[in-house]
Amino acid sequence: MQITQEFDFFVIGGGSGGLAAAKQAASQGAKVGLADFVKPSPLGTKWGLGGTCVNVGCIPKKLMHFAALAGELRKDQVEAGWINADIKGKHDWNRMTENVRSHIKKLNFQYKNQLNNKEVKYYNKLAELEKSNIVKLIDKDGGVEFVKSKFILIAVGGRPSYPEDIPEIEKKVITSDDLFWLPNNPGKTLVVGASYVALECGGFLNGLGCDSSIMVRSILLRGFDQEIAGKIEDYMVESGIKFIKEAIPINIEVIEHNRRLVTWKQKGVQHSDTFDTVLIATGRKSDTSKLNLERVGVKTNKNGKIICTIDDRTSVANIYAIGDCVEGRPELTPTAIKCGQLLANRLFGGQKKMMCYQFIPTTVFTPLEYGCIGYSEEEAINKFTQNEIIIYHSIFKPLEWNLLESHYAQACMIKLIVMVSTRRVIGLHYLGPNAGEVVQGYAVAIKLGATKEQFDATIGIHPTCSEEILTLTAVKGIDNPQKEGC
Ligand SMILES: Cc1cc2nc3c(=O)[nH]c(=O)nc-3n(C[C@H](O)[C@H](O)[C@H](O)COP(=O)(O)OP(=O)(O)OC[C@H]3O[C@@H](n4cnc5c(N)ncnc54)[C@H](O)[C@@H]3O)c2cc1C
Ligand SMILES: NC(=O)c1ccc[n+]([C@@H]2O[C@H](COP(=O)([O-])OP(=O)(O)OC[C@H]3O[C@@H](n4cnc5c(N)ncnc54)[C@H](O)[C@@H]3O)[C@@H](O)[C@H]2O)c1
Repeated sequence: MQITQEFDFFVIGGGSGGLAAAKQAASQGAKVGLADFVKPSPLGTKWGLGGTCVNVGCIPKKLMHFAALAGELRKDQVEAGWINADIKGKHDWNRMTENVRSHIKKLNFQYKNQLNNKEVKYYNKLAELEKSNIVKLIDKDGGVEFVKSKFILIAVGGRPSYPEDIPEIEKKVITSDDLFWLPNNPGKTLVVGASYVALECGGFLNGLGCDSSIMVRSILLRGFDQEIAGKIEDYMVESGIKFIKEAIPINIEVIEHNRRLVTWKQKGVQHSDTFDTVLIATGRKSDTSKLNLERVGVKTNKNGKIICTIDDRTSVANIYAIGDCVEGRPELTPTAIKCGQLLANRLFGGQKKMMCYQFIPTTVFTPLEYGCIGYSEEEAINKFTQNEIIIYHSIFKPLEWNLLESHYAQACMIKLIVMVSTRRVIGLHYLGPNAGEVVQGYAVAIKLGATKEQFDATIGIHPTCSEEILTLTAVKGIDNPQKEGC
């Protein structure tokens, strides 16, 4: 075996985590190599450097979410007095996806440049572990080379998983790996799943004019605040989305005109309907099966996720792992990035700082957005007792909506969860416009341990949705305000 290059740090996977780690390690003076290779989805979709977030995740999702909200704005413009705004417009899927793709291609190019500028050697090759310090790199034509590295980082992310039991399901459905690259509007769509991907995609497809149904096996947004999940469902139903609840697909058949006949079981009863597209959004599995992990001794759990210590070490001393491929980590871009940067600083910058997984904010980009940080009401009651926490909330209507006919009054909500003993705010939930923008600021306060009194001592910005946080009522638990200070 001939070694073509030797590195201090070799990164497998050029997504959010891998790129961040590689660039940071190079900034600290390490000699760094990175391999990123995209295996096409079953429908053949393939993309460039940047991983899930850039190519088939956060970026195209947010742009399409925006496109859907922009359509809603067309209706709102009429009530706001715009003349001719009501001219019925049809949405041009091709134009949107062309613009989305062109932005993604720019990002792919920028990432390549950034690696180049940092002198990170980039291999557009599939990597697998040959030994604990040797990586085998395979190019698209099957050419092979071997590189050696003192430290290896696995940051291979994940790919969509499919429900078992439906024969040849991959050939009959699409996943989020395909949706953002579809050449044509998907038409009448059945989305299977009930978490981030299902609700976000079902939401924007409806907003873009597709007849959209969401099939839910049990509950919406497991692990999130369930009162808010219920309000998200209400809002989506109000917007025209159909929910098929307590149901699972049992057969999918491609019939004439390329339509899909879907049969499902709902509370023991069999139903069927035809759809143009079935989007499977039932979770993701980590992309570790072809890395030869077992051979070099890297341990995984039964779902293929790599088992790591808190400082990102795998069961092999010089091999580390971060991001979506690691067991028990939040599958979010900013956590993968932060993890990668901190790891590089520890390995090459003489630093000790570890990733902190407490109080990570997140937003679900449903038609009415939901941002949160900290405990849900259910988690707080589970961890503490009902007597140890107080729940405050406000149900509100954004001022702007008073100009419009189309939105209903009870849709938006802010909820705070406060510890009785310390008055610390341990959970914040916001359902309303621009949730990500609103919650990001509050996340700083919560991370710093702010109390309810410190929230209350802050003056509101009027008129905003965010100021609703200052008009909350205690709905569960006994309110016991402390003296307000500055
Ligand atoms: C539809 C969707 C929307 C999302 N929206 C958001 C959002 O709004 N906000 C948010 O924070 N998160 C979002 N996420 C999650 C986010 O995209 C991921 O958490 C993040 O991309 C994980 O980064 P990563 O570095 O772990 O892996 P990835 O970004 O998946 O990168 C892994 C890379 O490794 C490559 N690779 C795999 N195996 C090999 C190999 N053997 N050799 C070489 N290369 C290999 C892959 O092709 C890929 O390019 C979304 C995810 C999806 C699916
Ligand atoms: N806005 C964001 O930050 C964002 C957006 C999208 C994805 N993500 C990340 O990506 C990860 C993956 O998201 P996801 O929504 O694909 O997966 P998920 O694992 O969060 O949810 C999977 C959903 O599919 C359902 N399900 C699972 N198996 C099923 C089956 N056989 N039949 C019917 N339903 C089934 C589950 O009940 C659940 O509702 C998330 O954990 C999240 O961290 C983040």
